[in-house]
Amino acid sequence: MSELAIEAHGLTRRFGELVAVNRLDLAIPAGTIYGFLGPNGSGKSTCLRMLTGLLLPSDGQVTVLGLPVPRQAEALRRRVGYMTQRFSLYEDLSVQENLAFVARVQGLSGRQARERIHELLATHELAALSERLAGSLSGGQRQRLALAAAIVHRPALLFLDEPTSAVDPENRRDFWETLFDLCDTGTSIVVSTHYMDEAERCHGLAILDEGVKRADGSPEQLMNGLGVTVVEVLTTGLRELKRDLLALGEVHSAAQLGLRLRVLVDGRIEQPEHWLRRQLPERLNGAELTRVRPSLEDVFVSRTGASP
Ligand SMILES: Nc1ncnc2c1ncn2[C@@H]1O[C@H](COP(=O)(O)OP(=O)(O)OP(=O)(O)O)[C@@H](O)[C@H]1O
Repeated sequence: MSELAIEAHGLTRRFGELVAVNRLDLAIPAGTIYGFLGPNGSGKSTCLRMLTGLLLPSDGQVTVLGLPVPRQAEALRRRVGYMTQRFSLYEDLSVQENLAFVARVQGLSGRQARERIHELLATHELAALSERLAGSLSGGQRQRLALAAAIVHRPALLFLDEPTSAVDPENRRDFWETLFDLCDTGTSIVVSTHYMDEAERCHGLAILDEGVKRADGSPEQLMNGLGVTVVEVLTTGLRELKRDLLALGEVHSAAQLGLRLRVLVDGRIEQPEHWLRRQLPERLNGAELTRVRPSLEDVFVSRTGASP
């Protein structure tokens, strides 16, 4: 079996009555990008904070990079990087000064820091911005700086909490290219997200909902093991059709996408297009029904009963 970057058994965190993370088991292979996919409040940040050793679990065992956490959280600190949801750098320091500050905190010598910062400015397209105040950067530039700061000390494991919430699709794509480059050099990456396209890029992922892991595996495994068939219906009167479809016990969900309805039908139903026509002959008279490949969003909806 491949080496594990993170192993957790029964990881739990309570805040008073609320169980934010509920008996989570994890086995995350080293050298991969692993995602936590879930809606707001599903426990993603709480989970990441426990895995970094910053937040004490209420229960459960966690080993990160072979170190038991939180007991060895201090030793772990130098080996992990953490990019939080909010921009946590100094807005009134320049790009270069921010990186120099983080390098000092991480214990790099003056020379090591100078060399590393030079390298990071080049690889993260920050060289031309090195004298700019962090507070004056665009969303995408800030994000590149935050990532560079999180990896100043070359961590073996990098945690990213909803890293691309504030950037446009193009910057998001570039950001993911950088993550794959990092992963290729052996860095393990754990990322939380509520974006399907982002989750789909991960090697493995866990779907979290109300603190509980509803499913895990590679995106392909999750999509293939869905247990539903997806049929797209192109017709008129979609609102009424949706209502009637949802009244059928075998229909797990029906979501409108422009002029189409995306319908998840129980996988035990054979020939779901014909079955649907038989259930609602009048509504589906003249409609176009096409079976399509399940997406990660379908997995998410069927596992959690919610929209991301
Ligand atoms: N320090 C805290 N004290 C009390 N409740 C908390 C605390 N931190 C988190 N929670 C609660 O725990 C639950 C999970 O929150 P968490 O931030 O982990 O979710 P999330 O999936 O990261 O959501 P988001 O995407 O909104 O950050 C929420 O109900 C939240 O209100």
